[in-house]
Amino acid sequence: MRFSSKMSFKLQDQKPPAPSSATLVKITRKNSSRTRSLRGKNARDPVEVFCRLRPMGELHEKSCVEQISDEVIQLCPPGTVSVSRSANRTATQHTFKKVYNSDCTQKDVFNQLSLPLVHDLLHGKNGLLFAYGITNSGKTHTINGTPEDGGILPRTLDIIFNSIGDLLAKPFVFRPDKSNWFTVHTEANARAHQDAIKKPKSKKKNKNKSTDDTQGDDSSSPDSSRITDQSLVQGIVEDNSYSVFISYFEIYNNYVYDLLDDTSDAPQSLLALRAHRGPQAKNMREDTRHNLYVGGGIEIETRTANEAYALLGRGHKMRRQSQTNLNHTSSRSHAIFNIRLVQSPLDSNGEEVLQDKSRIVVSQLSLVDLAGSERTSRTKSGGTQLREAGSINSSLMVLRTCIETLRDNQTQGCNKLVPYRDSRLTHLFKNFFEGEGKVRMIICLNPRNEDYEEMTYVMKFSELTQSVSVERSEAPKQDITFSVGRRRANLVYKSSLQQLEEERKMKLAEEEAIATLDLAIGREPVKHPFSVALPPLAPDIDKYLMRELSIQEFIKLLRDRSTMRGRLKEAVNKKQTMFRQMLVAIEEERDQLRLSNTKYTTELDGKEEEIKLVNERVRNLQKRNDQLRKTTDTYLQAKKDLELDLQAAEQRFEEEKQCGERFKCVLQDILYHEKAKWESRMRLKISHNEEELLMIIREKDSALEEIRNLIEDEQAGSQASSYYLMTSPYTKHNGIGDFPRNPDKNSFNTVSKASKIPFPARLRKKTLQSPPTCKKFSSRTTDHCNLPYHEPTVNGTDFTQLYRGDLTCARGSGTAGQFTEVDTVQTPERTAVKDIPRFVVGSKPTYIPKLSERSKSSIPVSTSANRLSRALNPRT
Ligand SMILES: Nc1ncnc2c1ncn2[C@@H]1O[C@H](COP(=O)(O)OP(=O)(O)OP(=O)(O)O)[C@@H](O)[C@H]1O
Repeated sequence: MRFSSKMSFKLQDQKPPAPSSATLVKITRKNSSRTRSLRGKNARDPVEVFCRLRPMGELHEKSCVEQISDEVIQLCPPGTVSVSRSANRTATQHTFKKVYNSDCTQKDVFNQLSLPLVHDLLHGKNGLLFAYGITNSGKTHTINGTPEDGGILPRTLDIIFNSIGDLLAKPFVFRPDKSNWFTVHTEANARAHQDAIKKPKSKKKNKNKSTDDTQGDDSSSPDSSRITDQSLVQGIVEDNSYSVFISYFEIYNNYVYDLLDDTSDAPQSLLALRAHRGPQAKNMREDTRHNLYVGGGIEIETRTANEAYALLGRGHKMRRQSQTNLNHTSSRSHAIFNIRLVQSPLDSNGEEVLQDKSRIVVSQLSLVDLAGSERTSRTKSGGTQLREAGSINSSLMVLRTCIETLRDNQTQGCNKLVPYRDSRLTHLFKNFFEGEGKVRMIICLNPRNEDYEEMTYVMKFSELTQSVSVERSEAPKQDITFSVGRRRANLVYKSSLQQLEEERKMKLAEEEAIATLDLAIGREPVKHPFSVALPPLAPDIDKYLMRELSIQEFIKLLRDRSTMRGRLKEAVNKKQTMFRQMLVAIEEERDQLRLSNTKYTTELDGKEEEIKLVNERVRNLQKRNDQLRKTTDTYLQAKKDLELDLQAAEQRFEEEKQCGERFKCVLQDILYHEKAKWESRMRLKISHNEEELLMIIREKDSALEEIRNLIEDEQAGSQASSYYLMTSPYTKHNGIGDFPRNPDKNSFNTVSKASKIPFPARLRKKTLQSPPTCKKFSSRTTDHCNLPYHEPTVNGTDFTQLYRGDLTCARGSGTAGQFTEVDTVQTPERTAVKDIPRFVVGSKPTYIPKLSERSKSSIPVSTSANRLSRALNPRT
């Protein structure tokens, strides 16, 4: 079954369905002016303009159009062909929504250009498509195409009927009324109407025809070579019933003619009149919704795409075409093919169209094949053709003016009157430009050089059109009052009933056959469940005829039977209702599930989209992270380099500092040396002076002593006296050291402060000329001693003191010494004690720095100049 197969196909559809399938559609365009004022707040869409380049005709022809991208073409002025002064002489680029080059197929053009309009039509929205261009540019080819490769129009018809094929209402259920709207009728009424039309083969012409009436007409028979488009639009509201009405007009010399005005069944007299007068022009009318329509135009209900295509062929034959210099079949009129789709919801049982006119939604798609603008100088036309060309050009000019005014009104905020009424063409489509539906345009171009100049005007027009925006039309609102899926539920119910009936019939036949067989073999027939419910009447009739039953009994029996039948019928009806309700519930649930499935699928799609976006973001962040890491590495490297530089600088600074320190030390050394030199010199000088003074004093003392000794000797005779070893006030010895041995006991005295040493008073004091030794020290001839004392210090140097004193012979035995001064000697660091030059009394004094001063510098003693140069240049 075609319906079920399509249903199953639709169930697979994962795309969101139409606004709501479980709805009753209400007309929202009841008050056009009101809705228009409300629509003022709607979003606007620019008029979308597409461009199609037809293939070059002759081989020698050259093209002045270059396709830059999918949206841009470049018009290059031809060098060879002469163009007027006003024409642009530089290459210009023009942008379109999409550019189709000569390789693009009719299907490509249809899918992108017209399919969205078909989708809108099926969802209750209006659409308008213009084919615009100069003569011989391929407009008619784009709209009509060929039977083998249909253009936009045949494909549109195919898709419409593919999509609603099983949802079509019965013929004449919807019928056009006189006010450009539709009435809705029951199926019985529609059938009666159809029969009434068929029967008398009416002489009275009916404006509302169905193609069922025109089946016998050869002209309307579909082209057998036609290749149909098999695709369809998804998401159609299945609980609506649809009807398609076709009308086909042309605007010729600014008059509207009906191309479907069939004169074949007109009376001879009328035909003669028409032949004399020509076809009757139609008037334009405005309905109560302020929509403009062709008054008295024929609108034919079609049930298949082929029927509609046949109408197209029929009308196309009537369209005015003639041969011009530029086109063998040049259209001399604007052709308007209108497809009106009527839809209304089914009743609660999903059985019939709801008998409520206000629930009807009508949408219209108008496909307009404009006559080509032409320069009469090029077409070399005259007479009628000249008039036609003038009319074509002027109507196109009005179209241009209208669009220009619209553009000005929209961009400059002015409120100029748009001259729609100046031409039938613009007047008819006024509402589309004012927000009744989507408007699209395809610009057809013949890219040969000869058409360059006219093409520049076409380009200007296309740019102008693209700058105009049209309010976005809204799909009609739908109120949900009935269950969703009632059409399918009804179909399932009907098919179940049919199936049951067939089964019952089969079982009855089977039962009858078995009963006959039983009778034939003389066996009592077995009662079938069907018979149990309502036993067969025949035996009772037989009984009555055999007079076994009285008439009253038979009547009672019949009454009982009738009552039983009534009860059974009631039970069956109840079951049927329950079954139907169950089916509706199932269908409703299924639809709900489908809706939720669609919702979840949409959500899933959304989530997947989000995931994609997040992944994309993560990728970008990772990239950024990598970049940052690289940057960080670079900075770290730079930091390391800087640290190294800093270290080097610090080292240099340290070296400089050390150099400065050394220089300072050297200077201090020099200062110290100089100071010490001067000090020792001065000290020497002082000691020299002191010695001289001492000598004088000693001489005086010895003279005095001698005098005193003489006096004492004389006075005391041989009485011995004791002397004390006096430590000099400078002496700091602690008892460790080489002190003179007691000459008498041949051992060293441990000298402590105020040690008592016997000293012979007889001995005279003499000055020692050589360094003191124990031997010499013990000698009574010596009168002067040196006592060396040394010890290691903390910093590893040796500290040596040389005590000097005067020796005098004790009066008894031994020598008494009186230390008069001490010399301090310190060796340089790590210098062995043995290496210390012994200080020799009387030798030339050597400068030895003081301990405190030595500790300040570790530089060995050297010549001043040498040391200075070393301190200044440590590397050398
Ligand atoms: N895309 C195309 N591919 C192949 N042939 C094309 C194409 N476009 C146009 N043609 C051919 O160019 C010729 C003129 O095309 P068509 O009649 O459609 O032009 P037009 O614009 O309708 O002209 P006019 O305005 O005079 O009616 C026809 O023979 C048609 O078959």
